[in-house]
Amino acid sequence: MLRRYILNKTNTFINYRYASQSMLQSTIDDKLGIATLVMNKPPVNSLNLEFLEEIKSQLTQFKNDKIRGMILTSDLQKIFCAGLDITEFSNPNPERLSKICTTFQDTWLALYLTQFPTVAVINGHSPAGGCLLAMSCDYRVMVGPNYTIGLNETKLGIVAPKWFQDCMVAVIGQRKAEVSLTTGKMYTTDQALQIGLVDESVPDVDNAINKGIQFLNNFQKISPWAYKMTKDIRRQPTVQWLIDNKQKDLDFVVKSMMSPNVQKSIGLYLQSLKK
Ligand SMILES: CCCCCCCC/C=C\CC(=O)SCCNC(=O)CCNC(=O)[C@H](O)C(C)(C)COP(=O)(O)OP(=O)(O)OC[C@H]1O[C@@H](n2cnc3c(N)ncnc32)[C@H](O)[C@@H]1OP(=O)(O)O
Repeated sequence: MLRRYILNKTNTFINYRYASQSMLQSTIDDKLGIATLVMNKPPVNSLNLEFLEEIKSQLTQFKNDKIRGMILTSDLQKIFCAGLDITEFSNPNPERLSKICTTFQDTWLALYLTQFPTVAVINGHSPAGGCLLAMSCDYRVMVGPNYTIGLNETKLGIVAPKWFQDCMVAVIGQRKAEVSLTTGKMYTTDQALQIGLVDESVPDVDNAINKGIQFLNNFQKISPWAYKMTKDIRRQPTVQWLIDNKQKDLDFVVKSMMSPNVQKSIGLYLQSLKK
């Protein structure tokens, strides 16, 4: 639905290539060089192992396609992405849990360090891992006023890994990130705009896509090399810790997820969602 809208709206997506895996649709406008990556995993685009693998593989594909920019959005009503699939954390198989965590680390690195500019069109709620995906893009346009975004991990009784936290610090600064992270605060669109968690707030998805394309058009006159070098210099401190500590990060998450206290919290949180 959204893909069709994008094609009609811009009226320039004539020479486009379209690829659809079941949970992810990608479109490339060959004229503009802009790709759209649309998440479509009902009911809430929760990130399980298979979905993460698809996202990671599509990002690699875009690298080969040499696109000029990318819009990340959702085809679901009211939800951008509900974060990691919590059912994966409830009584997990340690082997699969490790695989999810590693795949998420790699997907994040691929998204955070893309060689092309990226825009998150946040057309619905975006908690936890959904917020991380959005924060990893170069620019965020959020549809308002009724959706929420934030890193709410403490509300589940779990700890957002250092790279989640550092990514938030890079976007909104140390003090605001510390309060947001410790309280697990979810922000409305207007609040998110106010603290700089998103760059623009618009009333509907049509406007959001247009704003995203406008942002990407800024790069028409920017050297891709200068863009990428500048982004790498800015983002290097945030990624370096993860690159140097992947196993340590994984061990901490797996060990804490398996602990009885965390399992109890996750169980209660899942129950509250079902209610
Ligand atoms: C090495 C380290 C790497 C890994 C890092 C691990 C450490 C960090 C850990 C976690 C990060 C996360 O991302 S945890 C996920 C946190 N997400 C949330 O808290 C979102 C919870 N969901 C909601 O708030 C709401 O569902 C919603 C606002 C997203 C949508 O609300 P709505 O009313 O529209 O829909 P429902 O609430 O009725 O939900 C429908 C349906 O979906 C199920 N659901 C929702 N969210 C999730 C989820 N994240 N994972 C799995 N399932 C989810 C919900 O239970 C409903 O199911 P049923 O229809 O069966 O009842």
